[in-house]
Amino acid sequence: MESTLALVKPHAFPRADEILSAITSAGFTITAKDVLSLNTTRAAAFYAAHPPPAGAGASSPPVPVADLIGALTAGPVMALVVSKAGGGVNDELASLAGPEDPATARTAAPGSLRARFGVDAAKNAVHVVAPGADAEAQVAFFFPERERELPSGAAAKEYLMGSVVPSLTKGLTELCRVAPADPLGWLSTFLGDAAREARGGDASADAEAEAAKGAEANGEAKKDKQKIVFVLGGPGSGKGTQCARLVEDFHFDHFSAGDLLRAEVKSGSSTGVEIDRMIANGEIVPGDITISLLANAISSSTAPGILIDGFPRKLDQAGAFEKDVSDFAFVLFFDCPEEVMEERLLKRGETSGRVDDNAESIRKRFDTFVKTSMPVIEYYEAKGKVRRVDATKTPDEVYAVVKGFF
Ligand SMILES: Nc1ncnc2c1ncn2[C@@H]1O[C@H](COP(=O)(O)OP(=O)(O)OP(=O)(O)O)[C@@H](O)[C@H]1O
Ligand SMILES: O=c1ccn([C@@H]2O[C@H](COP(=O)(O)O)[C@@H](O)[C@H]2O)c(=O)[nH]1
Repeated sequence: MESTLALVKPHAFPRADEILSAITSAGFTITAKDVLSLNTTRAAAFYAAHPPPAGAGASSPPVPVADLIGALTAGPVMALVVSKAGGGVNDELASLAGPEDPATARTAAPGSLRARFGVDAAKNAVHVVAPGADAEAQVAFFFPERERELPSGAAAKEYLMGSVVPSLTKGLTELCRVAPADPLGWLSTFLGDAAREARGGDASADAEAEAAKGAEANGEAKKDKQKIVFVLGGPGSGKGTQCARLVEDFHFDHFSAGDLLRAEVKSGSSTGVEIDRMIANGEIVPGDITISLLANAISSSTAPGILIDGFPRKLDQAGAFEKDVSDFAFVLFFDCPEEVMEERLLKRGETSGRVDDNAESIRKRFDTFVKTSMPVIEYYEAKGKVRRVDATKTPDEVYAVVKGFF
């Protein structure tokens, strides 16, 4: 089914029912309909992106765009997606609309929409897409969310079947099994990983080139030889406490994303004030800020392993880190109920001086953790990359399990 756009102009709006009926009687289907009013800026943007036709088929002399804008902004407009099986929907609808000037239409095509409902060359009842113009773009201007049909040609099918469908099917199957709270974010990370894996087999040169490119662009090198572990868990689950022990025993470097952000606040940088506000509200700071702080920190590390504490807190940040900075070995996840974490944080708040160790911020941090950060853990769990630890036990008991993973 091919589709195009039609607009019932304001002066003809009271007769929209008759116009719709003429369109459907001619064998077209209306597949989307919206009533809207356009201001001058939006109408001007439409005609700037899709100039009225000049040359063959255009009215003579051309209608000033200001008059077209005036006609389109005079009242309600009905926007239609008009569809028909087979090709040529545009030309067929243009023919049903008739010549641009209703005066001409009344003699040359008396049954046409413009002959029947038009007033003059600007108030000519309907806007239709001129032959040869980009119907899809005009439809998208008024219906940006509309789902498009997949191209149906054999070449398109072969391309999709070979390059996309196998990974997409795998991703959708896994998505249904895991049912994460943020399905699109989850799927996008899954597909990013699948693309990297697909390239990985025969593309060590590519990977090296990409790493070199990233290193050149960011002044950072991918940490291919060091074991990088993401340390995740709810606020107060004990990530920092356990990382300190691992550093002592294994001489790893420990980079806490939260600490790096708090240092940025302290440095008095221009973004510091906004970061401080976000931390107090338990919000997640934009990934490019956190990732660049982390990339900078780990670029000078020579330790045998790197613990990245409290990051990634969002799926897209996980994907971006893997793409731009480094792969990682696994996620160490501290599993702890909110009541336990709340008690620990309120106690820590008595001395920590942190803007977010208070009852109100803690509630917001828990909320963000459940909604935004748990999907990261669920995602990597489905891929077998999570090492889960019961974090309710004493620090010694927790550590006994933790060190077994290294
Ligand atoms: N297993 C444990 N049992 C009891 N208290 C603990 C345990 N582990 C850590 N704590 C205490 O709980 C508080 C929070 O611990 P910690 O700072 O390590 O958590 P975190 O996960 O890094 O927190 P955040 O994400 O807020 O930075 C600290 O005061 C710490 O001493
Ligand atoms: O990747 C990250 C890590 C942290 N934040 C913000 O910092 C606070 C505190 O983090 P802790 O790990 O508890 O020290 C967190 O609530 C976020 O607001 C972040 O945005 N991104």
